[in-house]
Amino acid sequence: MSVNQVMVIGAGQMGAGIAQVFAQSGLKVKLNDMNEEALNKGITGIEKRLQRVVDKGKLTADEQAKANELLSGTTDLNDASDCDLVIEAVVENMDVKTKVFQSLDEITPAHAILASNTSSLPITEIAAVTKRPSQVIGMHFMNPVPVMKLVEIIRAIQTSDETYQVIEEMTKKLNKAPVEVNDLPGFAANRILMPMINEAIFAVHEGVASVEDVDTVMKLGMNHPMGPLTLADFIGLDTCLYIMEVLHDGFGDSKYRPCPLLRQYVKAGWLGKKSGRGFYSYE
Ligand SMILES: CC(=O)CC(=O)SCCNC(=O)CCNC(=O)[C@H](O)C(C)(C)COP(=O)(O)OP(=O)(O)OC[C@H]1O[C@@H](n2cnc3c(N)ncnc32)[C@H](O)[C@@H]1OP(=O)(O)O
Ligand SMILES: NC(=O)C1=CN([C@@H]2O[C@H](COP(=O)(O)OP(=O)(O)OC[C@H]3O[C@@H](n4cnc5c(N)ncnc54)[C@H](OP(=O)(O)O)[C@@H]3O)[C@@H](O)[C@H]2O)C=CC1
Repeated sequence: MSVNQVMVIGAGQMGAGIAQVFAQSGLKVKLNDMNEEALNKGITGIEKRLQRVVDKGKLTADEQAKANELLSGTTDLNDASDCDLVIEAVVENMDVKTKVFQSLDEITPAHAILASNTSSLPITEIAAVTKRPSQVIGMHFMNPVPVMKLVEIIRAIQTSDETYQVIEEMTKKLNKAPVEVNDLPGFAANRILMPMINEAIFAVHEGVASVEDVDTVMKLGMNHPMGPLTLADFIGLDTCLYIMEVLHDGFGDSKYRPCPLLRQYVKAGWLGKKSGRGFYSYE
């Protein structure tokens, strides 16, 4: 199957990054968000980032113009009717995601592949709400999408080999490295990363060290590019909490219990960089 037209649903930090990478790789991509303000913010962000890449001499003005031409925005999900591949990147919530997949199943052509960028939710359950479960797959990009090389490709129990092959080839075309994983809670990336972040929050909660010092330990002691609390703010504390809940519910093991301080921050609306405050302030 050849992929000519792509749609990305959700113009937040991940959706906008994914749409940018598709356009930069020469593919026609529509970015969709039901919220017009979020859509405009996503498109403006992509344009600014492309300009920065040109300023650094890593993209020519012609390539920039081509990428801008290949990218369009829409608030109407019905515009997925001519898409060969749709990647969903809306909020990490099963009810919201399944509603989007049910609508896409009605709107898109029968051959279209429906992928989710979910961080942790079961692809098997998402696939089951569609009439094309063999064409549903996880395509998990890392943040920031234009920089990070990895894409976890998650096979639902129903995913066909053909669907997997199309997504693996597409990942390589985007100049990313695919890793195949099975559909267990948190997949590989977040099963390993998120308990580390949660433990860093417990260390602060229990008074082991300050936010800054926990980050310094991991940056200077383990050579991590960002401390775990800076990274949590960058990912979004709501997303971190959703992922911990999926791990906790999915494995039924108390080692995955979300730290009460993480819950409190999310309840306060302190979601990290995107809301202006998390473990740090971003005024
Ligand atoms: C939650 C999940 O489901 C899965 C996940 O995604 S978990 C999160 C995974 N991501 C990480 O762990 C990120 C860890 N952090 C890092 O790797 C680095 O701190 C970083 C790449 C984000 C920034 O690197 P840095 O060296 O501190 O900063 P900086 O020099 O400004 O940036 C390096 C490059 O990244 C680019 N960059 C930084 N932030 C960016 C962004 N948000 N969008 C696009 N590009 C970005 C910069 O433009 C720069 O590009 P050049 O090399 O072409 O100049
Ligand atoms: N943050 C990260 O580091 C990573 C996140 N992910 C996953 O990517 C997905 C998105 O995360 P992220 O980009 O961080 O989240 P954001 O909160 O930045 O963006 C989500 C966007 O989706 C929009 N949206 C919500 N519901 C719908 C809908 N029904 N139709 C269209 N748009 C909708 C939101 O609009 P509004 O704001 O108006 O609600 C918002 O613009 C999640 O599943 C997350 O787990 C994967 C890898 C890394």
